[in-house]
Amino acid sequence: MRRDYLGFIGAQQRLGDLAAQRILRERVVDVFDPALVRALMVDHADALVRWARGPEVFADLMGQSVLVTEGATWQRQRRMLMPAFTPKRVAGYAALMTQAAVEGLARVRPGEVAMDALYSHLTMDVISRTLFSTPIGQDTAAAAHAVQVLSETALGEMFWPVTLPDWLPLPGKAAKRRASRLLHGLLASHINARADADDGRSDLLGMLKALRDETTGEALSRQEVYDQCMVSFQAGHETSATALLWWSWLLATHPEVQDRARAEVDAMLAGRVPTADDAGALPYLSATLKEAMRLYPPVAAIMTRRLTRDITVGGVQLPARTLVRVTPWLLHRDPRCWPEAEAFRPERFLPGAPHEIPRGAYIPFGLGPRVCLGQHFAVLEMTLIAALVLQRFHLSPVEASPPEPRMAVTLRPAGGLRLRLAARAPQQPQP
Ligand code: HEM
Repeated sequence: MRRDYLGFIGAQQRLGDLAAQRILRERVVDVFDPALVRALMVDHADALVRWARGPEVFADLMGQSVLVTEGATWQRQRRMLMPAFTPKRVAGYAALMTQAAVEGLARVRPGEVAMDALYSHLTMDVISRTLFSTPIGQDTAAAAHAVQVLSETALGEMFWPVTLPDWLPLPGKAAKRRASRLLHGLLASHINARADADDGRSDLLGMLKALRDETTGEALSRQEVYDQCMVSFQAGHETSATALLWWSWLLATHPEVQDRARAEVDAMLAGRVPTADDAGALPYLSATLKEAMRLYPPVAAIMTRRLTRDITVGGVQLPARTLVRVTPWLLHRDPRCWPEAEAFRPERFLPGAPHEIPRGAYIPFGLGPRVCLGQHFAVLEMTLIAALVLQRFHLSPVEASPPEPRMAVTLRPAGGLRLRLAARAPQQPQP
């Protein structure tokens, strides 16, 4: 099941839009219809808690962060964190994002390029600068490797009924311990250096320290600040890097789409570095990114919840304690919702597109109250990086066959992705 998890869930689709099965002693229901997904995740959101295996596997890294907590604690944390992630606040990070990308792309040697390493570096640098006002520097390769190790071991451990302690001499545990130590060391060095300072900085760490609950006036505890930083670091770069990887592959193999996106970027920017306002005014480029996340959603599966009480969805009663699974990979490729579902057609996402997208059919950032907190951040970051890439390079494939999608925590191309990057002549910015 772990080896072909998406295929395994897809096979349940023939049982209907609500497919029930027993796995060990658990009753598990897959929800395949977009309207039912909405009914579950939005209308019955108060009857859901996260499936505990995710947080259990990542316990050491996720702490008591907003990704993990439930009930009143989650509500308080989410309420406090929202102002740090509004489109307006996030727009304030655009300059830090483009600085990281411009510097990173300037180091790329045209020719065959390992795109995973490139995007891991860029997105990690973006999150490091926005969290701590500090470039990631030399730490990237080791940190990116640590994130990969954790992502790989995590998916394996999620299929065990319990997490065996990390100190046990089991395969993979030593690598997990090393990776976890490395990430804690990296973050702690930044956070501890500013532990007592009321530095008034406008980076995310400064903002987290300054947040006050509007009802109680309380600040986040020191541990909560640490945990939210760790989650932003973890959740905030691998997902965006993965989305950019698949986007690059799709543009490299659809040169007409690449040319059109680049023409839009050139017409809008005339060679200058994009701002947050520019990013909101590149509809075709945005559509290419949305379509890439449709075909290859970074969080492709394991949006799993446990019911805390009986509910009725689509006329079917689901008893308390049932595990319900929502799988973006399958919703995003359902031919009932998407004409030519397997084809890369960015036009679907252009304003005025003829075919309306059913609500609940497109959920790369999840849906309901636990929708991705960082989605505006991610969209801005990806649009800016994508525009900068197209300004500087032509992308073409090295291999003719598409990379195999492989589920870790995010959906990565198995064996990585190499593309050929040809440098463009620099454009002269218009006065
Ligand atoms: C392309 C990039 C991204 C994608 C596709 C993505 C996707 C998601 C998805 C699907 C969820 C919901 C999971 C579920 O319902 O079980 C989620 C939650 C979350 N994401 Fe993202 N994410 C991205 C980037 C980011 C960034 C940049 C940040 C922070 C800087 C972030 C922070 C979070 C947090 C904190 C949650 C938990 C929210 C809660 O439970 O209340 N994500 N993300």
